[in-house]
Amino acid sequence: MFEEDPVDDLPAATLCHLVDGDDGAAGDGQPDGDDGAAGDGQPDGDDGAAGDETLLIHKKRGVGSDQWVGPGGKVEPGETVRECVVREVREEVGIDVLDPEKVGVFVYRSDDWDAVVHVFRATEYAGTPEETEEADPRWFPVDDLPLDEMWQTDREWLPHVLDGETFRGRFVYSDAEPQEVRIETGVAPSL
Ligand SMILES: Nc1ncnc2c1[nH]c(=O)n2[C@H]1C[C@H](O)[C@@H](COP(=O)(O)OP(=O)(O)OP(=O)(O)O)O1
Repeated sequence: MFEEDPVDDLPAATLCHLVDGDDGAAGDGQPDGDDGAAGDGQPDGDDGAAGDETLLIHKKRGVGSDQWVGPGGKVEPGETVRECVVREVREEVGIDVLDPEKVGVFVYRSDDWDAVVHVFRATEYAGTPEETEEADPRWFPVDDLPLDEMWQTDREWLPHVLDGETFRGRFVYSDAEPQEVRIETGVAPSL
């Protein structure tokens, strides 16, 4: 999968996909949103009809800005990828993810930025997502994601991650369009 990539030399980055189940608990003692609509800053889930929701951010700056993405960012020197994802989620939306589990990894090559991106899934968190300088958070039903406003390749792997599957991928972009896309699901997300 990554034979042609200098994976040891590429910068590392993280993404977090937080999934809230249908028990209304949200893991933090916070009440759920009461109007059934995504976008109230709280996960829905009281009736289970809409199924799980996931937290995305409308990214205000940096790689992937103006798109809906998972919170995350670049790994800092001396930091583990797990420490990075916890820090980035806190910085971008003001919550602490409590159980991040690495479920995927992909190599991203583009005209101006290459990276190994480590993808985490989490279900427990503390706090309430808030807008920051970097991000505007919103809960979306997992079966109604804003796919037209996401990375094209997110459309390929995110449903698997939200479903609890693992994956590895390699995505080559040029002029913001994917030129090469490889994905394997159900494999260990090592690297
Ligand atoms: N192809 C693709 N799909 C989905 N997400 C990403 C990619 N390529 C990527 O690089 N990314 C993600 C991985 C990271 O979460 C971000 C890039 O980091 P960025 O947000 O720019 O880093 P920060 O550390 O938060 O920002 P600065 O401090 O450098 O401004 O994109």
